[in-house]
Amino acid sequence: MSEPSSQKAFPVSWEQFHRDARALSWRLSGDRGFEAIVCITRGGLVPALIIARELGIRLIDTVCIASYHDYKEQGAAQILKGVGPEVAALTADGGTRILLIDDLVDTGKTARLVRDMLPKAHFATVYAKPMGRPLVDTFVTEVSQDTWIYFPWDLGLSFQPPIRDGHPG
Ligand SMILES: O=P(O)(O)OC[C@H]1O[C@H](OP(=O)(O)OP(=O)(O)O)[C@H](O)[C@@H]1O
Ligand SMILES: O=c1[nH]c(=O)c2nc[nH]c2[nH]1
Ligand SMILES: [Mg+2]
Repeated sequence: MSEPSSQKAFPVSWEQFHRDARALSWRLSGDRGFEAIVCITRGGLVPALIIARELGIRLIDTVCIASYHDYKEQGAAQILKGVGPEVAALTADGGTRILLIDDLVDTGKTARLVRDMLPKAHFATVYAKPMGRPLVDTFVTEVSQDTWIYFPWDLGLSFQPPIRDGHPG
C-alpha cells in the first residue's frame, strides 16, 4: 500500500507502542485458555514479545506473509511460511487455543489470509483501521482509514523545522 502525502500521520514512539501492547495484553488476559501465540511477521513480532511476556505464553510461532513489498507498491500477498508442527497440533478444532497477533489491520487483506488458515483463532492487533476492523476480535486503538501509522522501528531521529517555517504537521 502506498503512503500518500495526503494521509494523516500517526507516529508511534517505542514507549507508546509498549504501552498500547500492554493495554492489548490486559484485554486478552483472564482465563482464556490460549496455549500458543502465532504472530504475523514481521510487524506482529514486536507486540507478540510483549503479549507473550505479559500472559506467560511460551509457545510462539510465526506465519510469514509478504504483502507490501515496499512503501510505494502493494504486491500480491504471499504466505512464505505456515505454522510448525507444535502449533499445527492445536489446529484440529480451528485453532480456538491460538492467539494470533499483528501490529495492525488496515484493508484486512493479511488478516483474511490468516483467518482462512486458522478460522477459530483469536485475532488481536494493537491498531485497527475501519476496513479491517470486522476481522479483528480485540484491538486497542482505531485510526481512520486515511491515517498512516508510523511504527518506531521504521522511524529515526531527524531535524524538525520550526512550525512558523511551514512545518506540515
Ligand atoms: O490489513 P492489510 O491491508 O493487509 O495491512 C496490514 C498488514 O500490513 C503490514 O504488514 P506488511 O505486509 O507491510 O509487512 P511487515 O509486517 O513485514 O512490515 C502490517 O504489519 C499488517 O500485517
Ligand atoms: O507502517 C505501516 N503503517 C500503516 O498504516 C500500514 N497499513 C498497512 N501497512 C502499514 N504499514
Ligand atoms: Mg505485517
